[in-house]
Amino acid sequence: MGFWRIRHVIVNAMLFLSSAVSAIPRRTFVLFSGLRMHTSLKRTPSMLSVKLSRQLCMRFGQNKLLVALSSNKLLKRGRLAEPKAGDDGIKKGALSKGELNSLISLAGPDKWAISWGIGGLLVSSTVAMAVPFCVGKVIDIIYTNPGDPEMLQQLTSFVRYLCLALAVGASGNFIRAYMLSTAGHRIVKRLREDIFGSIVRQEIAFFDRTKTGELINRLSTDTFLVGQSITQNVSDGLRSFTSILAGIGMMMYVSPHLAGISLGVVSPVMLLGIGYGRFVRNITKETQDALAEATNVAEERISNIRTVRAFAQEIREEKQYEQQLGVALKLYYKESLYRSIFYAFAGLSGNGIIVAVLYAGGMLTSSELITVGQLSSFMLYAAWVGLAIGGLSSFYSELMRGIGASTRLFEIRDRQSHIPLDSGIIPSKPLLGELVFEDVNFKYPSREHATVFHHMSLIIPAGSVMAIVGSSGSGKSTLASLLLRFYEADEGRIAIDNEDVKNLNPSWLRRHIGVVSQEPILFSTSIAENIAYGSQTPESVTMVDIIEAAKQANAFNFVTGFPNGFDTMVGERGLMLSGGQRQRIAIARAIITNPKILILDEATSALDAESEYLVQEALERLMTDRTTLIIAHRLSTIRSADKIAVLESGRVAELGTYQELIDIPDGIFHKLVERQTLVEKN
Ligand SMILES: Nc1ncnc2c1ncn2[C@@H]1O[C@H](COP(=O)(O)OP(=O)(O)OP(=O)(O)O)[C@@H](O)[C@H]1O
Repeated sequence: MGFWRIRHVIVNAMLFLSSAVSAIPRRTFVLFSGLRMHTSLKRTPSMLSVKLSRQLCMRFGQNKLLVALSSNKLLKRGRLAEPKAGDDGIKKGALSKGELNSLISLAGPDKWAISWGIGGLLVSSTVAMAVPFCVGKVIDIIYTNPGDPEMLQQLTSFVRYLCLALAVGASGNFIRAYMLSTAGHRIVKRLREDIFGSIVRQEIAFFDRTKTGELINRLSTDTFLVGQSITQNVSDGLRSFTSILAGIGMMMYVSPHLAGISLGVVSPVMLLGIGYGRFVRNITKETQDALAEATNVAEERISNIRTVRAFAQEIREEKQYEQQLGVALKLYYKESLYRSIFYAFAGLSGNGIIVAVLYAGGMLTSSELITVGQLSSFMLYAAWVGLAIGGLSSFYSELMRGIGASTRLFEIRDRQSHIPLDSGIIPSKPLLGELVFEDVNFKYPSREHATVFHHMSLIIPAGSVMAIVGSSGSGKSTLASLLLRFYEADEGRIAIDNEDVKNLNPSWLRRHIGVVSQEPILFSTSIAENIAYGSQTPESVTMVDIIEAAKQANAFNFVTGFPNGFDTMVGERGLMLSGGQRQRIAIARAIITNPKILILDEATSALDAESEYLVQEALERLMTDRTTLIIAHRLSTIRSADKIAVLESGRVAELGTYQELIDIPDGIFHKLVERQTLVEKN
């Protein structure tokens, strides 16, 4: 009889295990495939991430333009904290209270959806937990009075209730999955908005130090990991946790003796799980950094594919990317190794419980201390708890992975810009445009040992045209950057209408300075949208304004010559237009801005004679009644400037009209012109 009963217990256990196997393939895939990246790609809707990444590359690659044009939409968010110098953001050890609070606060706006999800989870877990108990009851009903008609009736009504309970459990599962998954997507969206909002508000020096690819990786991969860890993983973890608690409770209820044996096997696995979770958290930061480096290489090379092609460096770039991915892969190997050891151990312990329970349970059953039904229930609970422990440790490591990703994310989100966009005064008087540089000293923050300006002084009267010349590297573009307050002067004063730019609202300041550069960058949208981008409120710019600006910029004729006119898409960075066409669109964009101060950075030096004529004519129209700073290389183009300032050794070495300067024998300007004339003749 004893053997007969044990045989049935084994059959029941095998039945349960085969039904549980459906949960295994996904886990095994995740565990042993090794590449987390693979998983992320599988989970993220790929087209969406590709689109998002493209947009981000465009925006970050053109951060100077963004800051210069200071679109209002980008000025909404704040709350930035002082950056920590030298901190690599990788904190080892346990989860800090601040990190935990930040994670919880992310979920705050979705608390109701998450509460519903947890409610659904509790319902489905309760039902799931009742199943083994019911199975035990059914077995006992069958074995107590086999063939009895009353037993059949009892069995039918029992199964009916069980089906009802299972339907309720399925509904709970649906609510849990739907609510938590949608809440997760909303959290990722909010997080991405916050991070992007914070990034575009950072000072330009931040972009000098931080690579675009790294920022894109943070925005696309890290945000996804964090969103997952506080919704899906928390949901899985909670389910495992409630299963373990309820399972252990039921095991105690069914057989305290067998429960004691099982828990003796479980405890070391749980301790191992905690240590493993910490390891995963630290290694995640390292792998994310390695991935960010690889993304950076890919982003830079793909966006400069023309240069790569021109130098026939495709194979070398391929190798470099491969090398960067190799670094990430090594870390994944390390993680996979520890992961596999952990799961092998956890699996062995789970099976160990089953064997121990089978053996001890068999003994108890043959001594008739417990029934076959009770042993079956216990077996199912034990297997259930074993699986849940596996789930809990997986949850813990996934949570730690999310926290690892969140550390750097929060650092970017909370970073305080050194030049906050929403500080400073907005003058009430109309701007005249007088510019004063007084005893300015400046070094780039990323190159502390190289002085660019040393007691540099220059006055540019309102409405005048000042050309800035000097040898390469003398600081012409830097002068414009300081005026735009891309960087802060170390000492001295830069004033507009006698007001120090440090006191002015940076966005207001930049809205009053128009920039047309040698290589103007356009966004990959239509010509009309690119022109309207110059306005503070691009959506309110009418087609009439756009056409008028295009006419003034000598762009109307070529734009209307395109089949789609102003709706023509300009391609990434405007590369589907010629250099001269891009210049004229950029001029139209500056006209829409209607700035009081203009910076023309080598605006005509890359053009042929015909384009130069059209651009020059448009520029002259644009310069009327505005203070203009021309950063010039080709000295012949600045004859008509009111004054020319010659930069050398970090200061203005010569100042005067073209004629005055050319008349200084042995003067710097005189020599520059002589040298250039010689080059042009040759
Ligand atoms: N973002 C930066 N970070 C660090 N150093 C910089 C940065 N931009 C420019 N520099 C350095 O500052 C100095 C002045 O550069 P700037 O671009 O102002 O010269 P420029 O006169 O405009 O040169 P060019 O005529 O060749 O364009 C150079 O030595 C340059 O290497």
